[in-house]
Amino acid sequence: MSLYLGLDFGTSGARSLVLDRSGTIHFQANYPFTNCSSVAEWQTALMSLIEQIPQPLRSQICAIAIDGTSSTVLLCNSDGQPVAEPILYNDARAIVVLDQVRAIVPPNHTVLSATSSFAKLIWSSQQPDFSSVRYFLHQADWLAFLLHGQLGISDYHNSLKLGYDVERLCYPDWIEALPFRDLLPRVVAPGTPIAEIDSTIADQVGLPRNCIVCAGTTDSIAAFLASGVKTPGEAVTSLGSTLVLKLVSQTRVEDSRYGIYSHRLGDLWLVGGASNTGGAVLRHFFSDAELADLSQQIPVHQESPLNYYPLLRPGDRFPVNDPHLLPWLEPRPDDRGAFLHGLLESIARIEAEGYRLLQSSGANELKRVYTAGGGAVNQPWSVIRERHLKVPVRRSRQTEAAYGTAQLAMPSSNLIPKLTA
Ligand SMILES: Nc1ncnc2c1ncn2[C@@H]1O[C@H](COP(=O)(O)OP(=O)(O)O)[C@@H](O)[C@H]1O
Ligand SMILES: O=C(CO)[C@H](O)[C@H](O)COP(=O)(O)O
Repeated sequence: MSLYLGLDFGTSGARSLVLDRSGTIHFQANYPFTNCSSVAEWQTALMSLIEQIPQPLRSQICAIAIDGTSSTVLLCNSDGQPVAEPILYNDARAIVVLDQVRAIVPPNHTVLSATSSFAKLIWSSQQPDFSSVRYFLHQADWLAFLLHGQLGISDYHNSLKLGYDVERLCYPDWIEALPFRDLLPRVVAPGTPIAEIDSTIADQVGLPRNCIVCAGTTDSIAAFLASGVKTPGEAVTSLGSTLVLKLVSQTRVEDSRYGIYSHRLGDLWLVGGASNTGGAVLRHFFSDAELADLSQQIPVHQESPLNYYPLLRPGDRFPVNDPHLLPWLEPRPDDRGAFLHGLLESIARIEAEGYRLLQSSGANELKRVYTAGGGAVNQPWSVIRERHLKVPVRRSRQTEAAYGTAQLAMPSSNLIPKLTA
Protein backbone atom coordinates (compact mmCIF):
# COMPACT_ATOMS: atom_id res chain seq x y z
CA MET A 1 0.00 0.00 0.00
CA SER A 2 1.35 3.47 -0.88
CA LEU A 3 1.51 5.80 2.12
CA TYR A 4 2.18 9.55 2.21
CA LEU A 5 3.86 11.48 5.05
CA GLY A 6 3.01 15.10 5.89
CA LEU A 7 5.28 16.97 8.31
CA ASP A 8 3.94 20.24 9.78
CA PHE A 9 6.39 22.63 11.44
CA GLY A 10 4.43 25.25 13.40
CA THR A 11 5.29 27.53 16.30
CA SER A 12 4.63 25.33 19.31
CA GLY A 13 5.81 22.10 17.73
CA ALA A 14 6.05 19.78 14.73
CA ARG A 15 3.58 17.06 13.78
CA SER A 16 3.59 14.05 11.48
CA LEU A 17 0.66 12.38 9.77
CA VAL A 18 0.64 9.29 7.51
CA LEU A 19 -2.16 8.95 4.96
CA ASP A 20 -3.18 6.48 2.28
CA ARG A 21 -4.74 7.47 -1.04
CA SER A 22 -8.24 7.07 0.36
CA GLY A 23 -7.46 9.71 3.01
CA THR A 24 -7.34 7.21 5.86
CA ILE A 25 -4.94 8.22 8.64
CA HIS A 26 -2.55 5.40 9.56
CA PHE A 27 -0.38 7.26 12.09
CA GLN A 28 0.19 10.69 13.59
CA ALA A 29 2.55 12.11 16.20
CA ASN A 30 3.49 15.43 17.81
CA TYR A 31 6.90 16.87 18.75
CA PRO A 32 6.49 19.87 21.12
CA PHE A 33 9.24 22.50 20.73
CA THR A 34 11.19 23.86 23.68
CA ASN A 35 12.70 26.51 21.36
CA CYS A 36 10.93 27.14 18.04
CA SER A 37 13.90 29.12 16.71
CA SER A 38 16.48 26.32 17.13
CA VAL A 39 17.45 24.70 13.82
CA ALA A 40 19.03 21.88 15.83
CA GLU A 41 15.62 21.20 17.37
CA TRP A 42 13.95 21.38 13.96
CA GLN A 43 16.41 18.75 12.67
CA THR A 44 15.90 16.54 15.75
CA ALA A 45 12.14 16.86 15.42
CA LEU A 46 12.27 15.91 11.72
CA MET A 47 14.24 12.72 12.27
CA SER A 48 12.41 11.83 15.50
CA LEU A 49 8.96 12.17 13.92
CA ILE A 50 10.01 9.89 11.03
CA GLU A 51 11.57 7.32 13.37
CA GLN A 52 8.42 7.28 15.55
CA ILE A 53 6.42 5.88 12.60
CA PRO A 54 6.12 2.12 13.08
CA GLN A 55 8.52 0.37 10.69
CA PRO A 56 5.79 -1.60 8.83
CA LEU A 57 4.21 1.76 7.89
CA ARG A 58 7.52 3.58 7.36
CA SER A 59 8.58 1.04 4.74
CA GLN A 60 5.45 1.87 2.68
CA ILE A 61 5.92 5.67 2.63
CA CYS A 62 6.42 6.60 -1.01
CA ALA A 63 6.36 10.42 -0.73
CA ILE A 64 6.89 13.16 1.84
CA ALA A 65 6.03 16.87 1.96
CA ILE A 66 6.88 19.45 4.65
CA ASP A 67 5.18 22.72 5.62
CA GLY A 68 6.76 25.47 7.70
CA THR A 69 5.90 28.87 9.11
CA SER A 70 5.67 31.44 6.35
CA SER A 71 8.55 33.97 6.07
CA THR A 72 10.68 32.10 8.60
CA VAL A 73 14.03 32.29 6.80
CA LEU A 74 17.58 30.95 7.04
CA LEU A 75 20.88 32.11 5.56
CA CYS A 76 22.97 29.07 4.59
CA ASN A 77 26.51 28.48 3.35
CA SER A 78 27.45 26.37 0.33
CA ASP A 79 26.93 23.18 2.37
CA GLY A 80 23.45 24.23 3.47
CA GLN A 81 24.58 24.97 7.01
CA PRO A 82 22.87 28.03 8.58
CA VAL A 83 25.40 30.85 9.11
CA ALA A 84 23.11 32.62 11.61
CA GLU A 85 20.01 32.01 13.71
CA PRO A 86 16.81 31.74 11.64
CA ILE A 87 14.65 34.86 11.45
CA LEU A 88 11.15 33.81 12.51
CA TYR A 89 7.92 34.71 10.70
CA ASN A 90 6.91 37.41 13.25
CA ASP A 91 10.39 38.91 13.75
CA ALA A 92 10.20 42.58 12.73
CA ARG A 93 13.91 43.47 12.94
CA ALA A 94 13.80 44.43 9.24
CA ILE A 95 11.76 47.52 10.16
CA VAL A 96 15.09 49.39 9.97
CA VAL A 97 15.32 48.75 6.21
CA LEU A 98 11.63 49.29 5.36
CA ASP A 99 12.38 52.60 3.58
CA GLN A 100 14.98 50.82 1.42
CA VAL A 101 12.37 48.11 0.64
CA ARG A 102 9.82 50.80 -0.24
CA ALA A 103 12.31 52.29 -2.72
CA ILE A 104 12.75 48.93 -4.50
CA VAL A 105 9.28 47.34 -4.68
CA PRO A 106 6.00 48.49 -6.31
CA PRO A 107 3.60 50.51 -4.11
CA ASN A 108 1.45 48.53 -1.69
CA HIS A 109 3.25 45.27 -2.55
CA THR A 110 2.84 42.22 -0.28
CA VAL A 111 6.50 42.38 0.78
CA LEU A 112 6.04 45.90 2.21
CA SER A 113 6.08 44.58 5.77
CA ALA A 114 8.78 44.43 8.42
CA THR A 115 8.22 40.67 8.66
CA SER A 116 8.30 39.75 4.95
CA SER A 117 11.01 37.41 3.69
CA PHE A 118 12.08 40.12 1.25
CA ALA A 119 12.58 42.69 4.03
CA LYS A 120 14.59 40.08 5.95
CA LEU A 121 16.72 39.48 2.83
CA ILE A 122 17.52 43.20 2.54
CA TRP A 123 18.29 43.40 6.26
CA SER A 124 20.50 40.28 6.06
CA SER A 125 22.42 41.69 3.09
CA GLN A 126 23.70 44.41 5.41
CA GLN A 127 25.02 42.03 8.11
CA PRO A 128 28.72 41.04 8.52
CA ASP A 129 28.14 37.30 7.90
CA PHE A 130 26.36 37.88 4.58
CA SER A 131 29.54 37.27 2.55
CA SER A 132 29.44 33.58 3.54
CA VAL A 133 25.79 33.16 2.45
CA ARG A 134 25.12 31.03 -0.64
CA TYR A 135 21.43 30.15 -0.12
CA PHE A 136 18.47 32.14 1.27
CA LEU A 137 15.89 29.54 2.26
CA HIS A 138 12.57 29.22 4.08
CA GLN A 139 12.07 26.82 6.97
CA ALA A 140 10.22 24.24 4.83
CA ASP A 141 12.86 24.48 2.06
CA TRP A 142 15.73 23.78 4.46
CA LEU A 143 13.96 20.88 6.17
CA ALA A 144 13.25 19.28 2.78
CA PHE A 145 16.94 19.77 1.85
CA LEU A 146 17.89 17.73 4.94
CA LEU A 147 16.03 14.80 3.32
CA HIS A 148 16.68 15.15 -0.41
CA GLY A 149 20.01 16.98 -0.34
CA GLN A 150 19.03 19.52 -3.03
CA LEU A 151 19.84 23.10 -2.01
CA GLY A 152 18.07 26.18 -3.32
CA ILE A 153 14.55 24.91 -4.05
CA SER A 154 11.33 26.45 -2.71
CA ASP A 155 7.60 26.55 -3.51
CA TYR A 156 5.47 29.51 -4.60
CA HIS A 157 3.53 29.54 -1.31
CA ASN A 158 6.63 30.03 0.83
CA SER A 159 8.13 32.38 -1.78
CA LEU A 160 5.18 34.79 -1.98
CA LYS A 161 6.55 36.96 0.83
CA LEU A 162 9.98 36.88 -0.84
CA GLY A 163 8.38 38.75 -3.73
CA TYR A 164 7.97 35.86 -6.19
CA ASP A 165 5.30 36.69 -8.78
CA VAL A 166 2.76 33.88 -8.36
CA GLU A 167 0.73 35.02 -11.40
CA ARG A 168 3.62 35.04 -13.89
CA LEU A 169 5.46 32.28 -12.01
CA CYS A 170 8.80 34.09 -12.04
CA TYR A 171 10.80 36.59 -10.00
CA PRO A 172 9.96 40.20 -10.92
CA ASP A 173 12.57 42.45 -12.55
CA TRP A 174 13.17 44.33 -9.27
CA ILE A 175 14.36 41.06 -7.74
CA GLU A 176 16.32 39.92 -10.82
CA ALA A 177 18.22 43.24 -10.57
CA LEU A 178 19.42 42.56 -7.00
CA PRO A 179 23.20 42.00 -6.68
CA PHE A 180 22.53 38.93 -4.53
CA ARG A 181 19.72 37.50 -6.67
CA ASP A 182 21.65 34.22 -7.12
CA LEU A 183 21.13 33.40 -3.42
CA LEU A 184 17.39 32.99 -4.00
CA PRO A 185 15.79 29.57 -4.46
CA ARG A 186 14.40 28.10 -7.65
CA VAL A 187 10.60 28.14 -7.17
CA VAL A 188 8.27 25.27 -8.11
CA ALA A 189 4.61 24.50 -7.44
CA PRO A 190 3.82 23.17 -3.94
CA GLY A 191 3.82 19.36 -3.97
CA THR A 192 6.17 19.11 -6.96
CA PRO A 193 8.36 15.97 -6.65
CA ILE A 194 11.95 17.20 -6.07
CA ALA A 195 14.09 14.08 -5.67
CA GLU A 196 14.33 10.71 -3.99
CA ILE A 197 15.44 10.89 -0.37
CA ASP A 198 19.20 10.84 0.10
CA SER A 199 20.08 7.13 0.38
CA THR A 200 22.18 7.62 3.53
CA ILE A 201 19.30 9.44 5.25
CA ALA A 202 16.84 6.81 4.01
CA ASP A 203 18.93 4.02 5.57
CA GLN A 204 19.43 6.08 8.75
CA VAL A 205 15.70 6.65 9.36
CA GLY A 206 14.38 3.43 7.80
CA LEU A 207 12.57 4.94 4.80
CA PRO A 208 12.53 3.32 1.36
CA ARG A 209 15.38 4.63 -0.82
CA ASN A 210 12.86 5.44 -3.58
CA CYS A 211 10.78 7.65 -1.28
CA ILE A 212 10.17 10.95 -3.07
CA VAL A 213 10.52 14.28 -1.23
CA CYS A 214 8.18 16.96 -2.61
CA ALA A 215 8.10 20.75 -2.47
CA GLY A 216 6.09 21.95 0.52
CA THR A 217 3.87 24.83 1.54
CA THR A 218 3.24 27.06 4.58
CA ASP A 219 1.64 25.89 7.81
CA SER A 220 -1.55 27.85 7.42
CA ILE A 221 -2.03 26.83 3.78
CA ALA A 222 -1.52 23.22 4.85
CA ALA A 223 -4.32 23.73 7.38
CA PHE A 224 -6.45 25.21 4.60
CA LEU A 225 -5.76 22.21 2.33
CA ALA A 226 -6.67 19.84 5.18
CA SER A 227 -10.07 21.51 5.55
CA GLY A 228 -11.13 20.47 2.04
CA VAL A 229 -12.55 23.97 1.44
CA LYS A 230 -12.59 24.99 -2.23
CA THR A 231 -15.62 27.26 -2.80
CA PRO A 232 -15.33 31.05 -3.21
CA GLY A 233 -16.79 32.74 -0.11
CA GLU A 234 -15.76 29.91 2.19
CA ALA A 235 -12.85 30.60 4.54
CA VAL A 236 -10.50 28.87 6.97
CA THR A 237 -9.29 30.51 10.17
CA SER A 238 -6.19 28.89 11.67
CA LEU A 239 -6.43 29.32 15.45
CA GLY A 240 -2.89 28.27 16.23
CA SER A 241 -0.22 30.22 18.06
CA THR A 242 -1.23 32.98 15.65
CA LEU A 243 -4.53 33.95 13.96
CA VAL A 244 -4.43 33.38 10.21
CA LEU A 245 -7.35 34.06 7.85
CA LYS A 246 -7.80 32.62 4.36
CA LEU A 247 -10.90 33.51 2.28
CA VAL A 248 -11.36 31.71 -1.06
CA SER A 249 -11.80 34.42 -3.68
CA GLN A 250 -12.09 34.74 -7.44
CA THR A 251 -10.18 38.01 -7.27
CA ARG A 252 -6.68 38.61 -5.94
CA VAL A 253 -6.35 41.26 -3.22
CA GLU A 254 -3.07 42.82 -2.05
CA ASP A 255 -2.90 45.76 0.37
CA SER A 256 0.21 46.12 2.50
CA ARG A 257 -1.43 48.94 4.50
CA TYR A 258 -3.41 46.23 6.32
CA GLY A 259 -1.12 43.24 5.72
CA ILE A 260 -3.49 41.70 3.16
CA TYR A 261 -1.97 39.30 0.62
CA SER A 262 -3.22 36.51 -1.66
CA HIS A 263 -1.81 33.05 -2.09
CA ARG A 264 -2.51 31.27 -5.37
CA LEU A 265 -4.65 28.12 -5.41
CA GLY A 266 -5.01 27.08 -9.04
CA ASP A 267 -7.17 29.76 -10.65
CA LEU A 268 -8.54 30.93 -7.30
CA TRP A 269 -6.94 33.04 -4.54
CA LEU A 270 -6.57 32.59 -0.80
CA VAL A 271 -7.04 36.19 0.27
CA GLY A 272 -5.97 36.75 3.85
CA GLY A 273 -3.57 37.88 6.48
CA ALA A 274 -1.73 36.68 9.58
CA SER A 275 -2.04 38.33 12.99
CA ASN A 276 0.33 37.90 15.94
CA THR A 277 -2.66 37.57 18.24
CA GLY A 278 -3.94 34.06 18.90
CA GLY A 279 -3.18 30.95 20.91
CA ALA A 280 0.31 31.98 21.98
CA VAL A 281 -1.27 34.78 24.05
CA LEU A 282 -3.77 32.33 25.55
CA ARG A 283 -0.99 29.84 26.37
CA HIS A 284 0.92 32.60 28.19
CA PHE A 285 -1.93 32.87 30.71
CA PHE A 286 -3.64 29.46 30.63
CA SER A 287 -2.71 25.79 30.17
CA ASP A 288 -4.60 23.89 27.49
CA ALA A 289 -6.53 22.07 30.24
CA GLU A 290 -7.54 25.39 31.86
CA LEU A 291 -8.59 26.73 28.46
CA ALA A 292 -10.86 23.72 27.94
CA ASP A 293 -12.30 23.90 31.46
CA LEU A 294 -12.79 27.66 31.82
CA SER A 295 -14.18 28.02 28.26
CA GLN A 296 -17.09 25.73 29.16
CA GLN A 297 -18.15 28.19 31.88
CA ILE A 298 -18.18 31.32 29.68
CA PRO A 299 -21.67 32.88 29.08
CA VAL A 300 -21.01 32.82 25.31
CA HIS A 301 -24.17 34.70 24.31
CA GLN A 302 -23.16 37.72 26.42
CA GLU A 303 -20.50 39.99 24.90
CA SER A 304 -17.56 40.55 27.22
CA PRO A 305 -17.13 44.25 28.07
CA LEU A 306 -13.35 43.74 28.04
CA ASN A 307 -11.79 45.10 24.86
CA TYR A 308 -8.19 43.93 24.48
CA TYR A 309 -5.65 43.77 21.68
CA PRO A 310 -4.02 40.51 22.82
CA LEU A 311 -0.31 40.44 21.91
CA LEU A 312 2.74 39.14 23.79
CA ARG A 313 5.00 41.93 22.51
CA PRO A 314 4.57 45.07 20.42
CA GLY A 315 3.78 44.63 16.72
CA ASP A 316 1.11 43.12 14.52
CA ARG A 317 0.96 42.15 10.83
CA PHE A 318 -2.82 42.08 10.13
CA PRO A 319 -5.42 43.59 10.21
CA VAL A 320 -3.15 46.29 11.65
CA ASN A 321 0.21 46.14 9.85
CA ASP A 322 2.15 48.08 12.50
CA PRO A 323 5.36 46.75 14.05
CA HIS A 324 4.92 49.26 16.91
CA LEU A 325 1.33 48.33 17.85
CA LEU A 326 1.24 47.90 21.62
CA PRO A 327 -0.43 44.97 23.39
CA TRP A 328 -3.60 45.97 25.27
CA LEU A 329 -4.58 43.62 28.11
CA GLU A 330 -6.12 45.96 30.70
CA PRO A 331 -8.18 45.99 32.86
CA ARG A 332 -7.30 42.52 34.21
CA PRO A 333 -10.28 41.08 36.21
CA ASP A 334 -9.58 38.89 39.23
CA ASP A 335 -11.93 36.27 37.82
CA ARG A 336 -9.84 34.12 35.42
CA GLY A 337 -12.96 33.03 33.57
CA ALA A 338 -13.92 36.66 32.90
CA PHE A 339 -10.35 37.37 31.75
CA LEU A 340 -10.44 34.42 29.33
CA HIS A 341 -13.85 35.55 28.08
CA GLY A 342 -12.34 38.98 27.34
CA LEU A 343 -9.40 37.42 25.48
CA LEU A 344 -11.54 35.09 23.36
CA GLU A 345 -14.03 37.89 22.61
CA SER A 346 -11.22 40.31 21.67
CA ILE A 347 -9.53 37.82 19.33
CA ALA A 348 -12.97 37.15 17.80
CA ARG A 349 -13.38 40.91 17.20
CA ILE A 350 -9.96 41.01 15.45
CA GLU A 351 -10.92 38.00 13.30
CA ALA A 352 -14.22 39.66 12.31
CA GLU A 353 -12.44 42.93 11.49
CA GLY A 354 -9.98 40.96 9.37
CA TYR A 355 -12.72 39.33 7.30
CA ARG A 356 -14.55 42.66 7.01
CA LEU A 357 -11.39 44.22 5.58
CA LEU A 358 -10.83 41.35 3.13
CA GLN A 359 -14.37 41.74 1.76
CA SER A 360 -14.25 45.55 1.61
CA SER A 361 -10.92 45.23 -0.25
CA GLY A 362 -12.55 43.21 -3.03
CA ALA A 363 -12.55 39.54 -1.96
CA ASN A 364 -15.65 37.40 -2.33
CA GLU A 365 -18.41 37.86 0.27
CA LEU A 366 -17.84 35.66 3.33
CA LYS A 367 -20.34 32.79 3.55
CA ARG A 368 -18.90 30.29 6.04
CA VAL A 369 -15.79 29.89 8.21
CA TYR A 370 -14.05 26.61 9.01
CA THR A 371 -11.62 26.47 11.93
CA ALA A 372 -8.23 24.73 12.02
CA GLY A 373 -5.43 24.61 14.56
CA GLY A 374 -5.33 24.08 18.31
CA GLY A 375 -8.21 26.48 18.98
CA ALA A 376 -10.58 24.53 16.73
CA VAL A 377 -11.51 22.30 19.67
CA ASN A 378 -13.02 25.25 21.55
CA GLN A 379 -16.75 25.14 20.77
CA PRO A 380 -17.68 28.03 23.14
CA TRP A 381 -15.14 30.16 21.25
CA SER A 382 -16.79 29.16 17.97
CA VAL A 383 -20.12 30.48 19.31
CA ILE A 384 -18.49 33.79 20.32
CA ARG A 385 -16.77 34.04 16.91
CA GLU A 386 -20.02 33.26 15.06
CA ARG A 387 -21.70 36.12 16.96
CA HIS A 388 -19.14 38.53 15.48
CA LEU A 389 -18.74 36.96 12.02
CA LYS A 390 -22.50 36.58 11.43
CA VAL A 391 -21.90 33.47 9.26
CA PRO A 392 -21.79 29.79 10.27
CA VAL A 393 -18.54 28.72 11.98
CA ARG A 394 -17.69 25.03 11.75
CA ARG A 395 -14.70 22.89 12.67
CA SER A 396 -12.67 21.80 9.63
CA ARG A 397 -13.15 18.20 8.56
CA GLN A 398 -9.44 17.77 9.33
CA THR A 399 -7.92 20.36 11.68
CA GLU A 400 -4.32 19.13 11.49
CA ALA A 401 -2.12 20.99 8.98
CA ALA A 402 -0.03 17.82 8.56
CA TYR A 403 -3.09 16.19 6.93
CA GLY A 404 -3.05 18.83 4.18
CA THR A 405 0.70 18.45 3.73
CA ALA A 406 0.41 14.65 3.41
CA GLN A 407 -2.26 15.19 0.72
CA LEU A 408 0.19 17.51 -1.07
CA ALA A 409 2.68 14.62 -1.32
CA MET A 410 0.14 12.46 -3.19
CA PRO A 411 0.76 12.43 -6.96
CA SER A 412 -1.99 14.15 -8.97
CA SER A 413 -3.70 15.07 -5.70
CA ASN A 414 -5.08 18.05 -7.73
CA LEU A 415 -4.94 20.08 -4.50
CA ILE A 416 -2.76 22.51 -6.43
CA PRO A 417 -4.28 22.44 -9.90
CA LYS A 418 -1.58 22.69 -12.53
CA LEU A 419 -1.04 26.35 -13.27
CA THR A 420 -0.69 28.06 -16.58
CA ALA A 421 1.56 31.06 -16.14
N1 LIG B 1 -9.15 24.60 24.21
C1 LIG B 1 -8.45 25.56 23.57
N2 LIG B 1 -9.03 26.75 23.28
C2 LIG B 1 -8.35 27.71 22.63
N3 LIG B 1 -7.06 27.59 22.23
C3 LIG B 1 -6.45 26.41 22.49
C4 LIG B 1 -7.11 25.34 23.17
N4 LIG B 1 -6.21 24.32 23.29
C5 LIG B 1 -5.06 24.72 22.71
N5 LIG B 1 -5.20 25.98 22.24
C6 LIG B 1 -4.18 26.81 21.61
O1 LIG B 1 -3.69 26.16 20.44
C7 LIG B 1 -2.38 26.68 20.19
C8 LIG B 1 -1.56 25.62 19.49
O2 LIG B 1 -2.23 25.31 18.29
P1 LIG B 1 -1.37 24.77 17.05
O3 LIG B 1 -2.29 24.64 15.90
O4 LIG B 1 -0.57 23.61 17.51
O5 LIG B 1 -0.42 26.05 16.89
P2 LIG B 1 0.94 26.25 16.05
O6 LIG B 1 0.97 25.27 14.92
O7 LIG B 1 0.82 27.67 15.60
O8 LIG B 1 2.03 26.04 17.02
C9 LIG B 1 -1.80 27.07 21.53
O9 LIG B 1 -1.27 28.39 21.44
C10 LIG B 1 -2.96 26.98 22.51
O10 LIG B 1 -3.09 28.15 23.29
O1 LIG C 1 1.58 33.15 11.38
C1 LIG C 1 2.29 32.30 10.87
C2 LIG C 1 2.84 31.15 11.68
O2 LIG C 1 1.85 30.21 11.86
C3 LIG C 1 2.63 32.37 9.43
O3 LIG C 1 2.91 33.68 9.10
C4 LIG C 1 1.44 31.82 8.66
O4 LIG C 1 1.92 30.73 7.95
C5 LIG C 1 0.78 32.81 7.77
O5 LIG C 1 1.48 32.98 6.57
P1 LIG C 1 0.88 32.37 5.21
O6 LIG C 1 -0.48 32.99 5.00
O7 LIG C 1 1.89 32.79 4.17
O8 LIG C 1 0.77 30.88 5.42
